[in-house]
Parts: sequence; C-alpha cells; structure tokens
Amino acid sequence: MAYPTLTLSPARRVGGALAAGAVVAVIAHAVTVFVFFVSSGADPANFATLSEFFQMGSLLGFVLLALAAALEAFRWWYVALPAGALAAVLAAYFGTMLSLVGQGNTLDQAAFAYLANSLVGPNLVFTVAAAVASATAGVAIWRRIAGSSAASERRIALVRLPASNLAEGEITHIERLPVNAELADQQWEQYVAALDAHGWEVVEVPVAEGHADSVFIEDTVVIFGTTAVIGSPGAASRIGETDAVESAVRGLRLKVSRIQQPGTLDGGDVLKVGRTVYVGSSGRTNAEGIRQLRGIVSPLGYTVVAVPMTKALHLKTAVTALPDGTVIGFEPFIDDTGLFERFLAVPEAEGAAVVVLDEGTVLMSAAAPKTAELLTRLGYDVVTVSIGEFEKLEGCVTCLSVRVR
Ligand SMILES: CN(C)C(=N)NCCC[C@H](N)C(=O)O
Repeated sequence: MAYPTLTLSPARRVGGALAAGAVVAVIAHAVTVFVFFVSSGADPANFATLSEFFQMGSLLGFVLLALAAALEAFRWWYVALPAGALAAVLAAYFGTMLSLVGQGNTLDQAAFAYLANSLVGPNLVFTVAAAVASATAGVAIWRRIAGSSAASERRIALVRLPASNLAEGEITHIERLPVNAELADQQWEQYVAALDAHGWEVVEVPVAEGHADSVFIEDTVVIFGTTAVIGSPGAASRIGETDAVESAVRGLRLKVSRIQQPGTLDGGDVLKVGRTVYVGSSGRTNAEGIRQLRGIVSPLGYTVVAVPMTKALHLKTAVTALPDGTVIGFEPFIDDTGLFERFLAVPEAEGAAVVVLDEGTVLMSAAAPKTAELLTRLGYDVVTVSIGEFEKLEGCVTCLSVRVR
C-alpha cells in the first residue's frame, strides 16, 4: 500500500537547506584554516592567506551543501556523511581551480595534477571536516528547521476497518453486550467521514482479520512530531496489531521507536497537551513502558507525567484535552484530578473523550449531549458521531484513529 508522504513547505525546505549548508561550510572552513594555521607554526601573519586559500572552496561548498540539504540528504547521518564528503570534494576541486585561474594560472596538465593532489593533501582536511559536520551539525539543524515541521503540515489520520470478529473484543470494566457488526461498520464510516469533512487526509491501514480490537488503532502507536512510538500492547490478544501500523508510519516517513517487552504501553494511555505527555499507569501500561516512553520522548523536548489509572481502561477513557489545553474528564474514572494543570469535569462518561479536529472544533460521541452543550457554551464547534457499537467494547472517539501531528 502506498502511503501519502508528509510534505515540507518550500519555505522550510529553503530555510533549512540554507542554514544547514551555511553552518557546515563555516565549520569546515574554520577547522581547515585552524589545522593549517597550527601546523604552519601558528604565525598570525599566515592566517589571512590561509583563510583566503580555502575561501572559494568554502563558498562553493556552501552552495553544494545547501543543495544536498534541500534534496533531503541531511535527514539521516549515514546519508549526510557521504553527501557532505562529495559536496566538499567537488567544492574543493572547483574552488581551488577558480582560485588558480583568479591568480592568473593557466589550466595546463601541471595545474590538473596539482588539483588532483590537493584532494588528498590540503583539501582532505576540508573534506573530512565537511563530512563530519554534515552528519552532526547539518543533520541537527535540518531536523530542527525542516524535520520537526513535516508532520504538522498535513493533517493525516490513520484508521483501520473493523475486523469481522469485532464483537469478540476485550472488555475489562463493563458488562459484555452484543455488538451489531453491520451497524459498527456504518458508525465507523461516519466517523471517518467526519475526519475527512474537517480536512483530515484519512489513511487506511489494512484490516487485521482475527484481531477483534484492531479498529482501536490509537492503542498501537503514538506520534510525537516526526517520531512514531510503536506501543507494546498490554493485552495479549492485541500483540499482533502493531506490525502493519509500523509499516504504515514508516510509509509516512516518520522515524520509528518502539516500546519493548517487558514494557507495555497502549496509545490510549498517552495524552499529549503541548509539551506535556500524561501517561496512564493502567492495567495496560506498566512502569517499564512508561520508563521507556520517557527515555524516547524526553530528548525530543517532552515531559512525561505518569498518572495512576485504576478506575477505567485507559487514561483517555477518563480524560482528553480541548484545543486550548484544558484537560476534560469524567471524575468517577479519575484517581487524582490534581495532576492536571487545568481540569474541567464533564457530566457524562462518554463526554470525556474529544478528538481535536482543529483549533475551534472537537469531535465527540453523540452519547454525551450535556457535555456537547457544555463545550458549545465554551465556544467550540462540536461535531458528534454515534459510536455506540464501539463503546460496548470500551472504545471512544479517540481510539478509532491516530492523528499524525
Ligand atoms: C482510549 N481508549 C479507550 C482506547 N484507546 N482504546 C480502547 C480499546 C478497547 C478494546 N476493547 C480493548 O480493551 O483493548
């Protein structure tokens, strides 16, 4: 299956490329001049001459490195390293050639021999410095300017068609009720249509026949900008659900990290509010899973706040967040509301879950009319969908999709 690729705006591409190219070229130039300055006795009188000698190569290097970055060579260090080296070799060769011509030399055989030798002589330092700087500083700058924004520029939602054995899905805190598979399919289609109508590009992960709970795709992966963290299902029956989701997020060109056994983590236990990541310590997500998640997302600039969850299946069964970051939740399901910075109680269990469609619009279950009214009074456009067949399996509006943002 071909997945849509996350696009990068031209402004970010050009900005990221110019910044990465400039920084790598300046580092390579500075390192090269410094090496020759020191090895020639550190005489300050030589400094300007040395800098001038490498100047043309560094300028050309900037152009070629920026070009390589614009072609996305700086997304991964193992591509950036050879790309930086190649750009530096070409820049050094033609830069030195231009300098020779500028000094009035003719390009005879001796000049070409000199140019070739320079690549394994003085210009080798420049090449090595450019390659290393590309793989480190270049990649870091590119990711900061271009990489982290790629996911947010298109609103993609992953969904998964209900499996034919949906009715056999897990239940933990509620009584089993018969599920009408046909009605469930209709409700799922209406849910997908609501995402589509509000500008989300819906991407379907192939159905997982035999995996009754696979429609609750949210539990398999959590997205942090351009990084996808594949969960480690806390219910044995759900372990086979993650592979196809991993292929899908790889298809979207997201970086992938994984929670590994003995760690368990269900995406339904992860609520992102800005840079804060609330994680339910629930029957499905254990301490090791939380520890691993903290290890993955802390370097990305997120703070993980662990939340005891003993009264409901997942954290997001009990709480979700409005576009302004206010956490809303159904108090009887919550161990301690004091953990949330700004908390608003909602009057219905099904009203605890909202999907933020955009800054002014939320999607929620039609089974919570009082909450819908409350949120409308708070100035939000509220879109409701009937998802009763999924609620019989402890599902809610968030579980049925993964929003890539
Ligand atoms: C926020 N929620 C509730 C979720 N993300 N997932 C619901 C999964 C329900 C499924 N029957 C199960 O028990 O796994």
